Amino acid sequence: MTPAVRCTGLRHAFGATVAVDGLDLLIEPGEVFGLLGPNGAGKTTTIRMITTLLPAPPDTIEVLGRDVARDRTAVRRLIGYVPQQLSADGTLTGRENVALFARLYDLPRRARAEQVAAALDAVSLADVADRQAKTYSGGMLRRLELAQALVSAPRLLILDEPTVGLDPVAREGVWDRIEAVRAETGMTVLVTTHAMQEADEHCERVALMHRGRVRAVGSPAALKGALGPGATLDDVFRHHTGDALAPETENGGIRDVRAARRTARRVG
Ligand SMILES: Nc1ncnc2c1ncn2[C@@H]1O[C@H](COP(=O)(O)OP(=O)(O)OP(=O)(O)O)[C@@H](O)[C@H]1O
Repeated sequence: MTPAVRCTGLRHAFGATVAVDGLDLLIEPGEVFGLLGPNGAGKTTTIRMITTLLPAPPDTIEVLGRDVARDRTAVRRLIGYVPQQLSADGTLTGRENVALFARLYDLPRRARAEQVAAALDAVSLADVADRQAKTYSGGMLRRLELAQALVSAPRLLILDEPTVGLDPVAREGVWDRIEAVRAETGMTVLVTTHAMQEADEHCERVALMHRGRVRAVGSPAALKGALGPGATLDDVFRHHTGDALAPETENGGIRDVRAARRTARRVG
């Protein structure tokens, strides 16, 4: 079967900083795959290359059989992307925000209103679709961004830290919707997260990234099992990311709080 994503020897440097350093990754179609790693591991850079937002050399990334460098437009049509940064406009209603993305994806005009309504319904925002997004809670905003990414019926949904800054109930609300759409459409889901418990619960397989490379890959159960009885995914994470964890976690604390506030803040 054609993999949903295949990265081969992927590399990207920002000046002297090597963010991704010979990354190999294979994501099967239809799976929920988690990309885990400490701050600075290279997760976002990898995702930005897969989504075509950063250039990748030919023959290093394939999305559903299409080479990202050679077939950029085709790849963009296959992907839905929820970035870390807020992508909804608070002054527009939920419906207007999703409609904007429907236009951006160039969906046929006749089908647009229906597809926008279906995407809002899929994330349980149909009832509040005509309220301005600035009145939404953090969890509702995240679900709105999910609807924006889903409106084009993507075969691969990519989410960069989708639940950062959300309370447990809102987190579950986001995951519940992702899983419902996945069950209905069979789309592949690629997600980055720092929340190990969430990855354990919701990802069929995870890759642990550290310093630009994949250090371990497998189902949470297999990775925990390999470490010994009673091991948690947190233990697996520590085992594979080792010494760098302490200082980067400290640094990540501030970054995480900032990111959380950005996401959770009501938009004005
Ligand atoms: N635009 C940029 N310019 C320069 N360096 C960058 C840029 N983007 C990322 N980097 C550096 O590349 C490395 C990988 O960053 P990246 O954001 O991909 O990591 P990450 O695993 O997504 O981290 P986080 O969990 O904090 O989002 C880091 O050292 C980072 O400082």
